[in-house]
Amino acid sequence: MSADPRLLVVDDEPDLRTLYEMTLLREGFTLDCAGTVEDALELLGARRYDAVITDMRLPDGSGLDILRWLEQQGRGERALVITAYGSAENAVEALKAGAYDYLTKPVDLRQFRMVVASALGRAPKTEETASRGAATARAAAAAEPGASPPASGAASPTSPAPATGAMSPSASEDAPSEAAEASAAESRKAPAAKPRAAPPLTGSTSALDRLVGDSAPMRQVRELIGKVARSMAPVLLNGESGTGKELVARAIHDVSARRPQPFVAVNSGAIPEQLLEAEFFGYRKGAFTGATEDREGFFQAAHGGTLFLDEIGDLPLAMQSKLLRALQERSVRPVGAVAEMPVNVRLLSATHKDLAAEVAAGRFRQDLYYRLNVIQIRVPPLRERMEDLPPISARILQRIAADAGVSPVPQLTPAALATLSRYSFPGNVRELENLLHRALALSGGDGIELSDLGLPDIVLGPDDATSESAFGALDPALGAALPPEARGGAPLPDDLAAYLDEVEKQILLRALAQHRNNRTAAGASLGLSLRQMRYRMARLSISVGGDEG
Ligand SMILES: Nc1ncnc2c1ncn2[C@@H]1O[C@H](COP(=O)(O)OP(=O)(O)OP(=O)(O)O)[C@@H](O)[C@H]1O
Repeated sequence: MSADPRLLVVDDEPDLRTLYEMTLLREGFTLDCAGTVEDALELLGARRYDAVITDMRLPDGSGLDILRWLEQQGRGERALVITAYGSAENAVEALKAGAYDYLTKPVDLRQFRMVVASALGRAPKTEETASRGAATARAAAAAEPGASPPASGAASPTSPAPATGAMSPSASEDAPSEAAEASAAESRKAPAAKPRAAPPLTGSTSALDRLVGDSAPMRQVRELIGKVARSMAPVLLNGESGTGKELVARAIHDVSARRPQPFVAVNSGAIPEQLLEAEFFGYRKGAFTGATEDREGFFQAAHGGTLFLDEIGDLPLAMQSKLLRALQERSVRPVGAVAEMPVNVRLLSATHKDLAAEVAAGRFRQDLYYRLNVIQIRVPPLRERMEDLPPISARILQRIAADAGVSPVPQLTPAALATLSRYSFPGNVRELENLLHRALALSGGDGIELSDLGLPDIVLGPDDATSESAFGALDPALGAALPPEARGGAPLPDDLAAYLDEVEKQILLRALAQHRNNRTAAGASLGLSLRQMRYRMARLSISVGGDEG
């Protein structure tokens, strides 16, 4: 970008053009203006700009026409679209069409300056926004146990305030340098964040590098990360627990121009309902008993950067409304404050739930779903990309060994890897991490053996089984298949459906192996028709090569 950014403003109303012009000139930009799509395209054909700001409705077309032209021409201008108030459809359409961001009419000039500055990767000149450094320190300092919010009130929490800090201690530097801030951003976490299996690598390794796997689904995820990183469009990450949704969110942040700014990850499902508002939006000193200092919330902490709301499907309806308002207004009101404060935050969210079904069931607001789900990225379960298992395992072992000071890095033996690749990993990559942690602790030498993995017996075939099945003595066919949990005395599974799926899957896989992947023969050996066999294989994501029966 040039030192003196040049902008193109497209609006057919002369008064509005003048207003935008005056605002932007004060910010030190050079401007060109157009009143129609045709004039805009002529100007764009003649020169390049740093950003284009366009109204959605124009006399000879729509702002989307300009977006499409920019896209077709492979142009680098960031586009901001101004839409009619309350027209979420237009905003979503613009973001999908490649707009960097949108603004709604009547345009709030403070917001306008902020959004334009954000598109150009700089701070607004004529306005001070939240002073993050000091506020972040306050946040950590105010995070003392025992603070209590007010007893009642529509906008106030009704019981004890956060018992733990809003962020990890690393967020408490008073005036962090850019580098320190970038690495602090790595580890900022909601208090109630679930314990994670392994800490991230050092701040210098980007999350995209840490996202291992070259399978087709992961290549697609990586491609989407690159695309969505260029805009402010909200992204909803969908996938089972432990698949890497947070890692993908971090990667989007790392690839975007927001990388030097904070990445704040919040586990929405783990925050007590009565504390949500104070945690999200912060509070003012004196807002409730024990609020001895102002404290910023997640939105202020993520100002300029990215806010990642994990388990968004767990937010109660009342909080969903407040979140929607914050997104629409781009400002938040801390508990106990009179005024709203503008926030410049890119929102990413994640869920393992089917949010559309939650909407249908009345548990999730449709308008919020619509706003969050502008772009959806599905992070596939590990069992759908088993070719990624060896490189992911190798990377995890490398990291665990480095943390534990173990050298050389132990490798999985071929037998251990082969057995692991038959497992369906209901807990996905996190389960693999836990398993390898345990295995590394148990293994004595350079190689991790099958016996170090501590896999459930159901994964081990008859050749792998380390102990003889007691059930097998009664009925060899059943005994080979039935795990200890199915017999008396052993601990019960905590998810029966997933457990039975695993049992079924292992049986189908063994039958297929015995019949050289012939589905008809394998099915017949189990008393199933080809149709039934196909159905079960599809349900359990089992695929075998070839098209034969
Ligand atoms: N492709 C991958 N390569 C290497 N490590 C990965 C990969 N995917 C996930 N991980 C690691 O697995 C662990 C779980 O990932 P992450 O927390 O991102 O999952 P999640 O989908 O957000 O889980 P949850 O829904 O339970 O919050 C993390 O330690 C992460 O670094």
